[in-house]
Amino acid sequence: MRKNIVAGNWKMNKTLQEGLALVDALKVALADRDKVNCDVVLGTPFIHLVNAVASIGDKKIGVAAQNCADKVSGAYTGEVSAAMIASTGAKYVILGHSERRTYYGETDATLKEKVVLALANGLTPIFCIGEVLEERESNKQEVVVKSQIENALFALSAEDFSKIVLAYEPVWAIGTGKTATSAQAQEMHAFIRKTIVDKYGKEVADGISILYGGSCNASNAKELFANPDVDGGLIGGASLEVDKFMPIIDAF
Ligand SMILES: O=C(CO)COP(=O)(O)O
Repeated sequence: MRKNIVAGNWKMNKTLQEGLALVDALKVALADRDKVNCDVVLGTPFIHLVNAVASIGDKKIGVAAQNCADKVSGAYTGEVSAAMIASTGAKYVILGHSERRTYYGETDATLKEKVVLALANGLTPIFCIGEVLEERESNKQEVVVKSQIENALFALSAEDFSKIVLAYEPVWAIGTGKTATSAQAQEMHAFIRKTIVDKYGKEVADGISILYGGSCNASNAKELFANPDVDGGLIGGASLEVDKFMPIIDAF
């Protein structure tokens, strides 16, 4: 059965020292809980990965990179490969975030390469999809999201597709304080799952965790996560402080 996951995406925030202090604070807070009903993942900047993994040790917190190269290795100045990320002990990589698509020109074609390399190196891609405001206003959200999934992921075998975590992040909800309503989230998540059923069948679709992202916080997480097709969250701003992140984990 699919897992519930609460993943933080720190984006370009936190110096190394600030990041490790946050990891420490989260470890303490999680140790305080009798039971945590979801997997917790921290998407840190590249330079934090080694130390974050070492600090977490055998604790049940996963570490994610926020991007990887679309090439195996070689003369690509400034890039970080999936193999390098895996060598740090990180287990996840966030791919296809709308900020990478918008500001760094990532396309479905490059993302398709990144997903293959991430999987080949044993990383779990947390693959982001979602429509911009104009697309929502012209009722194109389903067409957009379906084509993002088809173009980047549907060449995968069912076995490989089963290893992916999806994150539905309506771009108009990211960092805006304007969350999708619980009904809008469920509607899109159900649509995404149906799209997977049509391609890979019900068993694969039922096993895929689909996270919601976009202004998810302590006050709306419980309602969002109560939906049958919402399996957790990809959290930006509210993952940067332990007092804001823990209530989202506790929402499960
Ligand atoms: O982009 C996001 C997570 O990847 C969501 O960001 P916010 O939670 O800050 O809206």
